[in-house]
Amino acid sequence: MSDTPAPPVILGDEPGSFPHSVLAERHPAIIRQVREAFPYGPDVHRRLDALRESCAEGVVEALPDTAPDRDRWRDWGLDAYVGRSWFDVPWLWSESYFYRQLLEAVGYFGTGPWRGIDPFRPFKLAELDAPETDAELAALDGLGARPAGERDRALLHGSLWGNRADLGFRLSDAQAQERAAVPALVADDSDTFWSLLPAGDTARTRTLCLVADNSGRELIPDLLLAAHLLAQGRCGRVVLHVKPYPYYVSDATTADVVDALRKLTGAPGAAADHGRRLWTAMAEGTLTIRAHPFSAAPLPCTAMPADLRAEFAQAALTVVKGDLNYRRLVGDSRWPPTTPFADVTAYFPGPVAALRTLKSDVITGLDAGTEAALVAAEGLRWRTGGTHALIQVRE
Ligand SMILES: O=P(O)(O)OC[C@H]1O[C@](O)(CO)[C@@H](O)[C@@H]1O
Repeated sequence: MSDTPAPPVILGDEPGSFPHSVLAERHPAIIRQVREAFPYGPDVHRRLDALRESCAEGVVEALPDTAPDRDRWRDWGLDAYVGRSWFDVPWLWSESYFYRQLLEAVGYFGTGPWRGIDPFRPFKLAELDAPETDAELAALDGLGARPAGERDRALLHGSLWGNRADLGFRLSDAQAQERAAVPALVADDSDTFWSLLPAGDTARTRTLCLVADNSGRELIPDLLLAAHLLAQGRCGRVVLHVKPYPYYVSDATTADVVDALRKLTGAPGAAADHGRRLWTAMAEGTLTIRAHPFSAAPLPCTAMPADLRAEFAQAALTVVKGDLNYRRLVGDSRWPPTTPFADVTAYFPGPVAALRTLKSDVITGLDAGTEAALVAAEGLRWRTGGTHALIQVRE
C-alpha cells in the first residue's frame, strides 16, 4: 500500500462537475444510441426505459437472482449501494454498474436470443472500417525502413495516442476528436519504459502484461506495439488483458481482438505482415489473451485478487492503458497532481507503466512547473479534454 493517504474517492454528486455529467448526460445518451442501433423487441425497450429513468432520478437496484455474477457483484459492494442514488456512491462504482445494468437490460446475460450480443458492436465495427483506421495502417508501410529508435518511439506513441479513440468519451463530447492533441507529454518516463525491456537472450523468458483499454483504433496500435516488442526480442511473451464482457462502450473484449487481427491481416501492405505475425504468436502462445472478471470490476486495483497479483508480480512490466485503468491504478481520488506516481502505485506487485490520455480529473506524478503551466493555460480543462497524454513508469 501507498504511504500517501488518499483523498476521498470521487462521487458524482456535484452538479456541473465532470463525474456528474457522465451520470446525468453520458449514460442516457448511451442508452439512446444502443436503442437506436438494434431492432430490439418491446421487453428490451421497456428495460431500457426503466434504466434511463433509474439513472435520472432513481436508485441503484439489485441484480436479478438469476444473474450469473450476482455473488461477485455482492462481493464488490452491491449490497451496500442498493437503494442509494447513483450520484451518491463512488463514481467508479456507479459508472461500472451502469454498464452491467445496460447489459442486463439488453439481455446479454439472459437465456433469450440477445444473449451474448454486444450492444456496442455496431459502433466498434464502424470505427474499424473508418477511413482514418485505414490511413493509420497505411502509415506502417514506411516505418520498417526507419531507424530502430524511431520505430520504438512511433509504436509506443501510437499505442499511447490510440487512447484518444474512446467511443464513450466521444458520445458525450462530439468535439473531442477534432481538438488538437498536445504532443508534449505532461509526464514522460519513456526512457525507464525501454530500460525495463532491454533486448537480449534473457528477454525470451520475459513476460509483458498489457492491460488493454479500447478496441479498434486503440487496440490495433496496442497489438502493433506487442508485435514490435516480441519481434525486437524485448520480451518473449505478451499477455493481453481484455474485458470479459462489453464495457464502457468501446473497451476491448476477446471478440474485438479477433476483429482487430482480422482487420490487420486483411489490410494491404505492412499491416498484413504484422497481423500474420500476431496470428502466429497467438498460435504459438507467445501472445495470449486473458479476460479476468476483475478487469471489469468497479474497484481500484488495490483490491485485485491473489491470482492476478501473482501474474503481475511475474511480469517484467505491466502496461496499463487508458483513463479508466489509470483511475483504478492510482485510486479514483482528486490527488494533488504532484503526488508521486511511484507512491500511489507502490502496492502494485511489479513494475508498472501507465499510457493514458487525460480524460478525467485524476492525475498524479506531475512536477509543479508542469501543473502550474497547464492551469495557467487551460484552467481545469487539461484534466478532462483528452488532448494531453502521459507515460508514467514505476520500476
Ligand atoms: O477509454 P478510457 O481512456 O478508459 O476513458 C474512459 C472514459 O470514461 C471515463 O472513465 C469517464 O466516464 C473517463 O475517465 C474517460 O472519459
